[in-house]
Amino acid sequence: MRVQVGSESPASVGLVAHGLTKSYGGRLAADDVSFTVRGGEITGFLGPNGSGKSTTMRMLVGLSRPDRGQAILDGTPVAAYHNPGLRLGALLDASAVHDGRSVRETMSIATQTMGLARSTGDEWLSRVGLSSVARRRAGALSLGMRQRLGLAIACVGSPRYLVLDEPMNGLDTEGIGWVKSLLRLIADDGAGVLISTHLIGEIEDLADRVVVIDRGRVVVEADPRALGAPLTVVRSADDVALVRALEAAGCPATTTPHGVTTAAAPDLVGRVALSAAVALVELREERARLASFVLDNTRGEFAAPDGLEPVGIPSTAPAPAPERTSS
Ligand SMILES: Nc1ncnc2c1ncn2[C@@H]1O[C@H](COP(=O)(O)OP(=O)(O)OP(=O)(O)O)[C@@H](O)[C@H]1O
Repeated sequence: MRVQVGSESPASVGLVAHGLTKSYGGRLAADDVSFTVRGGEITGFLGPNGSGKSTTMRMLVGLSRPDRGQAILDGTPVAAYHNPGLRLGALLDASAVHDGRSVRETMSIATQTMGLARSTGDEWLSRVGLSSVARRRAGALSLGMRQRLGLAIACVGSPRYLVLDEPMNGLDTEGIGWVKSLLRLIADDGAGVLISTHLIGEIEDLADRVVVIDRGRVVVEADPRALGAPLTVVRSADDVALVRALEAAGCPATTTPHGVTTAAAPDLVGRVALSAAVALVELREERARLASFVLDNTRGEFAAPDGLEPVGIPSTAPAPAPERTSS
């Protein structure tokens, strides 16, 4: 069953996956995958390992030919574009750079191919924090630095759409926050961004829409905000007394094996507990609402550390890209 929440009418413009289907050795890796990446939005493409995200993305950017279906970019098949980098930027595999070329040479080739000034490439290297390693061989870069280089190359043509396969891989928390703030800026500027991940927590506070794929099929397409507000989860020295106090304060609460959950905000819960003289052991906002929804609709094999807990990423991203000088 495919679950749709929020608006789902096909867009007249957008990057459209239209019935994309591909099998390898008789096994369907992508099965009739359809969704639209809209300008000005970040679409999170979520799925367990091996669910078909990369297969779909390769078809979407024209790197792999679908058995059936089509990738359509603003009304024209992607395959028909001669220089799609100016409309469609992609980062599919950060390790797919020539190890022997320097960072700057790698960028130069990209800008030449797209007919852009070399200085535009230099600006992007600076923007992603790689200016100081511009002479370094790409082969000597860390995975995180390669991701930055790949991101810069994907963005250098100021494309209308960006397709990014697991761009947070290899980045530290600061780097992830920076990528998220960059993508937000790019989307706010009008571009459509598709970003895949198998880590729900990486995109739940970033994506305007999520498309969840499982065993090659889209199972959920939703606006994450339509999935409900976050819950507060609290553990205390006396959960029974806490629930009683919360309910007396007009905050319905439920006791679960993981503690007490309530829709009331954490600070209110804290104040109620204080006035009821109940000592708190733990108080947190449960950011797993999307996770539970997704897990309910898939095989539940997401790489989350404890089944439901998304990886914690600060919601406010740091501004500048830090320069990394060591690999
Ligand atoms: N070139 C290929 N040859 C054979 N099988 C492939 C190929 N590419 C992908 N597959 C298979 O297709 C299925 C989907 O793989 P895909 O890489 O698209 O998933 P994914 O969701 O991107 O996974 P991950 O998060 O692990 O990268 C898997 O069973 C995979 O083994």
